[in-house]
Amino acid sequence: MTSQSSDSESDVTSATDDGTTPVPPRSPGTAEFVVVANRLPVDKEVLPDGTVRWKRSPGGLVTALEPILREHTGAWVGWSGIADSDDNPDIEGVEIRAVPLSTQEIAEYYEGFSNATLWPLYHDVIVKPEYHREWWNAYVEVNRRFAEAAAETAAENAIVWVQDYQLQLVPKMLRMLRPDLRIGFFLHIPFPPVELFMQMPWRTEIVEGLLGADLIGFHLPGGAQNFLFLARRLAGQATSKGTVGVRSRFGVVQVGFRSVRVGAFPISIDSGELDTKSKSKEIRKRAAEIRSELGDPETILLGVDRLDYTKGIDVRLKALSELLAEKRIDPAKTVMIQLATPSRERVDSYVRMRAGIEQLVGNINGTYGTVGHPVVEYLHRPVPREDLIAFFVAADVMLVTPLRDGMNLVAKEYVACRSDLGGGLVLSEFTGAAAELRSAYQANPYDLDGVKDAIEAAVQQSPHEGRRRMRALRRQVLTHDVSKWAESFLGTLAATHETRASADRGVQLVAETTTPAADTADGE
Ligand SMILES: Nc1ncnc2c1ncn2[C@@H]1O[C@H](COP(=O)(O)OP(=O)(O)O)[C@@H](O)[C@H]1O
Ligand SMILES: O=P(O)(O)OC[C@H]1O[C@H](O[C@H]2O[C@H](CO)[C@@H](O)[C@H](O)[C@H]2O)[C@H](O)[C@@H](O)[C@@H]1O
Repeated sequence: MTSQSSDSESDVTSATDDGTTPVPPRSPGTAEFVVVANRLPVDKEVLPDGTVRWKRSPGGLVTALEPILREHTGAWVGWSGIADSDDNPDIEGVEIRAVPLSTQEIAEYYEGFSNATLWPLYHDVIVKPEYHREWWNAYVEVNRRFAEAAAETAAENAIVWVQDYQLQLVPKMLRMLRPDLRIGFFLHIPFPPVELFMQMPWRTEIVEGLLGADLIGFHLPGGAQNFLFLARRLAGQATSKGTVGVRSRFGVVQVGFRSVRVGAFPISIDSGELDTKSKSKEIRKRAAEIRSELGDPETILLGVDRLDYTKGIDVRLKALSELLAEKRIDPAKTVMIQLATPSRERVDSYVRMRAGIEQLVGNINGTYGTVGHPVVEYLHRPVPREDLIAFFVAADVMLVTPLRDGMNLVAKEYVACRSDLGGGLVLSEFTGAAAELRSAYQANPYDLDGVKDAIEAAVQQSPHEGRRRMRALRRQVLTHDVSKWAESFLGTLAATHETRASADRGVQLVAETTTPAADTADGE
């Protein structure tokens, strides 16, 4: 597949001639607000006896968006998590529109292009991204189907909010089908530095796909800046010059007659709900039971993650192992719990990583555990939400050590659950959350000695120091919840439309001087 050359004068609404042009709906739908995400909020599971069960989908995107859709009532377009299913689960107040994926599409679009090309490329190439033309073709095809489903679901002039790296072509495709819509796009993972993004054989198509939106949101200003540079360089569009702020000082890309806004909107959680739940008698009781079931250790360390190589689970296990070897942590008084949700289990890098982590757990327990008292308790499964809250309440030190993470909601969830001002948070500098949670014990996950020092400091913190830090963390998390995130994004999206003609008139724009066509490349 050859990249399309860019034309700085043309709007992205112009039709493509590569056979991927989406088919317009016969009539618009009825939903005034539509979320379009790779996954539905619930995953379909077919039990051995044939009965169907729907369970909460993994990951922070669903954690964050589920309360928003309850507030806004509308539709959710997404995939059910298994092959060839167009069943729409019943969720009160939400119109569900399932987009079926075949087994081959799951392999090429989801496991392939989304999670073996884009995911590693956007996460600092921790593993090597793979570039395959057939994966790209499947990505284009599936994005087209999502755009068509959204076009059929949205009412006239509706707001459509497209989510994440799996669907970066949808904004442009949807605009071609339904120019009446207000289209927002939010990227939940980091947007990479220019030097890395330039590896992508289909880099121009991706940038142009995103530019179909009216507003493009990132967690951090850095991601927005990276995108603005690329819009100028690859799509040849004029862009604003100044630095992007947090929920302020939005960037602008001029696409023909349209102004596309670019901003930073750090995502969050329903912190009020977690705060309330974590104070309940039942949760307190369960937290006490957890400590007692573990043999009443002096210190409980906790990790909660999808089993993903970006999360740095190996980093914290290696740090623990060295702290034990150096006798800085006493195995008789310490238990580490690692809860790991299975994730992307058919992708090679995930298979390898799981084996590595389970070996580290085995080594630590083999060396420092005693019969009936392993040092590391490892569960490879999701735990029910109420249990998870009890684990947060019970944990003395929360270990969040990703090598790179868009935000990391787990760090915020831990803080929201600590109304007792107990506990300490060890947090990687390379999470989006680190920009807001300054009072955590922050560490560079590539500096093992630094991680060890941070863990030791959190374990040994005085109650006074712990309360001081937790108070500051909670101020941030409780005042910046997920409603604030959605309001700031959707408010900016609404304003983008209303003020399109006037607001951007005063913005100074700069254009790339080299021809963008020189930047096109062929795949593989
Ligand atoms: N083992 C687990 N059991 C239950 N929920 C989990 C588990 N691991 C992670 N989660 C939940 O999944 C979400 C993860 O979000 P986040 O930290 O942003 O990372 P990601 O979206 O990359 O998985 C959080 O809401 C967290 O509570
Ligand atoms: O759908 P999966 O392939 O099972 O993956 C789960 C989700 O993982 C990613 O979550 C990200 O979103 C979080 C909320 O913004 C953020 O805190 C975290 O840093 C990200 O990794 C992914 O972006 C989602 O699309 C997936 O559904």
